[in-house]
Amino acid sequence: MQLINKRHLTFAFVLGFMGLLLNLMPIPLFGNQQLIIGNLFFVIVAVFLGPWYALLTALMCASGLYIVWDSWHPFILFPLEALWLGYARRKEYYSLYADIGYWVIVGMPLFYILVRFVLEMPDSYMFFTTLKQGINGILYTSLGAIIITMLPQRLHIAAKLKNQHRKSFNHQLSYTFTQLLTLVLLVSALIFSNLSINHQQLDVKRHLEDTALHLGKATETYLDNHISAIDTAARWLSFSAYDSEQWQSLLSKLHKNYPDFISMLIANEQGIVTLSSPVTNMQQSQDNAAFSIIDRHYFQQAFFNQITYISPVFLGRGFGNDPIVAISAALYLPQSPIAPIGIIEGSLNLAEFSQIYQRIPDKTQHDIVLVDENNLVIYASPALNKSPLSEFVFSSSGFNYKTSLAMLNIKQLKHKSPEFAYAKHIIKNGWTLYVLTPFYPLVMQVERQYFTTFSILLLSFLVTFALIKVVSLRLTKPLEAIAKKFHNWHQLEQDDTIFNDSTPQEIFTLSRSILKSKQELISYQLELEEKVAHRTIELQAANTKLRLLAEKDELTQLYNRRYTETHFPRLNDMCQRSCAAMAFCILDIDHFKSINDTHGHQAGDNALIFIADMMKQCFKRDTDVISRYGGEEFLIILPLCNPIEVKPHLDKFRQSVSDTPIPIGQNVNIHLTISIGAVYSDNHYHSDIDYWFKQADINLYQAKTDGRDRVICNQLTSNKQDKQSTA
Ligand SMILES: Nc1nc2c(ncn2[C@@H]2O[C@H](COP(=O)(O)OP(=O)(O)OP(=O)(O)O)[C@@H](O)[C@H]2O)c(=O)[nH]1
Repeated sequence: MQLINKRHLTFAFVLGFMGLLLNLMPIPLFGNQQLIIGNLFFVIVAVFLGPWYALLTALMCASGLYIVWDSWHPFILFPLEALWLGYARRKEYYSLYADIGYWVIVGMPLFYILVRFVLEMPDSYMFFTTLKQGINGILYTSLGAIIITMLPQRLHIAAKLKNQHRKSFNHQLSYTFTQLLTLVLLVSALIFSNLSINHQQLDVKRHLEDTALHLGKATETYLDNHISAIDTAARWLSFSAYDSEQWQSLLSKLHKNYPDFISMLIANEQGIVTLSSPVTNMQQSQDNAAFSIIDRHYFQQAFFNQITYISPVFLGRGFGNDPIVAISAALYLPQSPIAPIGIIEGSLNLAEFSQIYQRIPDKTQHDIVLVDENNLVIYASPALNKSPLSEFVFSSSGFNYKTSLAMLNIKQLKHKSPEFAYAKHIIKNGWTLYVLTPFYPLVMQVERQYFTTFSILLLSFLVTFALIKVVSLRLTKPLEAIAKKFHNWHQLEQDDTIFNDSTPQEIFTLSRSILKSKQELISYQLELEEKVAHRTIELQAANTKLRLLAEKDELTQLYNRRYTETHFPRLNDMCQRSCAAMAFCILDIDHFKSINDTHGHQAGDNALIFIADMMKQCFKRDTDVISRYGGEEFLIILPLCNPIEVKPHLDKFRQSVSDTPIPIGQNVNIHLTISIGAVYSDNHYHSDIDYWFKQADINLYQAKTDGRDRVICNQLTSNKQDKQSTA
């Protein structure tokens, strides 16, 4: 047996190559989920050529996925699937049903184990990815199965599909519907899920961007308010001459109006803090006799560059060690608005930025991070656990994901799976506000959506499958019934559970046509039977006639020579078995020629008929055989006879012929004589008629020679010399 068929190997190889190419171009679904179609080629090979060729094709298809996914798990999952399908096909299971079995029993559990224990994939994705894998498998198998169904029969490689059991119409119809249904439902479910997921993601993106913009603006307004408070206070103080008490009172009032400043101060041109709010701050720092802020940015920017300045975040000093953002502006003398005499500064309490966070309607789903121009955290929502002044470290993620969302990781920076989707807003002083939403709930949402969609799909599949069964049975049951009950047609005709109003028109018409044909066939059969019976009678009559013609002499209606010769051995055997005597006699009409010559041939015939009738009357036992042996010569064979009575009986007959006037024409009677040569035996038999004939003929000759009208009869012996004449 040839193990590898070159043609089959080429077929498997070419399809494998096509699968490899198609698998290099997976269709992106949500996130990093992709739909693969190339595997349909090993489904085709499994159905046509069985498991081992399918294994080759599957390995090639898996190579394409290995290149795209950079993971070796396709080399386990899909070759196994190909072997499963190939063996299932050998057992004559439909490939789609077999594949559903594979993914439920082997594929999905195996994939789960691989993902859980071998591959790096976050737990949150497992259920979703596993489900998707199974659905994908069923999708490409149904696609492959449909292609096989649609391929013209001549393209099927028949060699491997030999000895398949014929599937019922019902099964075939159900399977074809199921293939179509599975494909259509899966594709439409995937398309609609994806459209809806994309829509949802756009919503999420828009919402994030809106929130970032809104919160960014709020932050800007918040800062602007405080900047303008410092700015206004600086101008206002610059218009009034320095008066320590008055300024302190003004500073305290201002602080009261802007409680988000953790502290406020006024410093002179040497950077020495002269006034503060709360005043207690100054009293607490009395020990630091000359508390100087000359080295601080906020002093230098406001005093030397004479701008209203907002600082990055930094650790406060002097009045406490809180991380703060300082807002400062220069102070002038009323008469000299060019040369500053000091600064006014307010330190914003970073905790107050939580007010911004409070504005988010859904805090469980959103977090914010506000960083300064140095990427140091000013404020982060509590769940993120980022302390102010710490650097905001994150990594961008989800590069392979099909999504319009920007994504980043904060906790596991090297992980491929994204932790957050985000939008950011850059505030005009160089700060950045990030609005984050965890990615996992989005996955969960998609997972729920997929689960709901496919549950509905499964339900509709089951309902439709049941419907298909009903429709298919409605079509096939009458056909089955027609086929099964063809012989009991009348029973079928009355069976309105099979043929009722729901029976399709074509099948109903077919059933009526078959019924009509059947009735015509029956009547034709009856007619034929009648004709045959008639012909049989005619034939039997003809046969009888033929047999009689073959056995009887036409003129005398005695048996002819052929019959006598054929049946003689049987008569001989019968006598030999019972050791009974048999007599063999030749009867010849004397001078018959002269009758012909004198009265005509017809007269001769009449004489022959008359003599024959006399013979019939005389030798009438069932076992006696009288035949016309030729011309005017007759044979009389008398089995089971009494040897003593043979000659007297023959003599009696001879005498009666001699005494009887024989009518040979109208009013013409003549007298005839006969001569008989006979032999009998009760201990010596011979199945050859010629032997008997010869012995009897000798006696006939003797009778003729001795003057005719006599009987010469003797016992038959093997030796002619032993003969005892009884004449
Ligand atoms: N009418 C008629 N004559 C027949 C038939 N068959 C034979 N014959 C005649 O029977 C005659 C027999 O004549 P032969 O054999 O010379 O014998 P025979 O005249 O009877 O004389 P012997 O036998 O010596 O007494 C012939 O003339 C035949 O033509 C037949 O069927 N019908």
